[in-house]
Amino acid sequence: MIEVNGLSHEFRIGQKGKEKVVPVLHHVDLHVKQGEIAAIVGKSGSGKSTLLNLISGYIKPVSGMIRINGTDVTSFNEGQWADFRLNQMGFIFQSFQLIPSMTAFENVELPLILKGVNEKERQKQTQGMLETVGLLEYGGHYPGELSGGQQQRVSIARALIVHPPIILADEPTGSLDSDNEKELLAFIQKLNRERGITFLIITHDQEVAQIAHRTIEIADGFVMEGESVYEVQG
Ligand SMILES: Nc1ncnc2c1ncn2[C@@H]1O[C@H](COP(=O)(O)OP(=O)(O)OP(=O)(O)O)[C@@H](O)[C@H]1O
Repeated sequence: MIEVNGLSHEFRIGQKGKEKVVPVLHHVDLHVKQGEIAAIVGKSGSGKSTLLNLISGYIKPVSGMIRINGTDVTSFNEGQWADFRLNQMGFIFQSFQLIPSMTAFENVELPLILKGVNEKERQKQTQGMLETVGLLEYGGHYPGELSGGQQQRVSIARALIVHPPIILADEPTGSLDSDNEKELLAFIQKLNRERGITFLIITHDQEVAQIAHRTIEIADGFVMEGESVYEVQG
């Protein structure tokens, strides 16, 4: 499902001619199976977000290959990436990344507008998705009028609305209290079990790592893939 081979990345900082090279990832190999929940752990600055940004096409690797759901995305241009993300990937962030000037309904509906879905169908699917995350009555609320847990549920609804086979999450529980965290983790497990969604989750949180089938550790830009407890279905 997510296959990364020999992936390396470095950042260049400072003025041209006097640039400093910051190597971040070294020949990373990573294989996440379809239907697996994988947690990426590692110290601050170890390269976790860089890896996620490479896998989602927001930055281009210096070298290496990335294949997602059977497609080699390594040399995708920005337009191809935008299209691929819209159809294949959902995102959940610590800070929710909702648009503050749009209601919960409008935030969830947005990917369908980008996909060109007609209004009647958008209305139906968005209502259905708000119901799935238990927020049907909150569709008219702006993000600032919702609790942290509710905002995270809106962001999950937005991620799910296009039925992506993969969800990438960067510290999804980082802003949640322990009740909301438990609820989110149970929901991730349910989505994984019932819809077969593959999750790649960056986390510092032991509770999150515990629901993962596999822990992938990054240290000094090198990746150590743990044993997976995931059994391929069927
Ligand atoms: N745009 C950038 N330009 C230069 N250096 C960068 C850039 N982004 C990240 N880095 C550097 O790359 C390294 C890895 O950063 P990254 O954000 O991937 O780490 P992380 O493991 O996600 O950290 P955290 O847990 O603190 O979020 C760090 O040394 C960071 O300073």
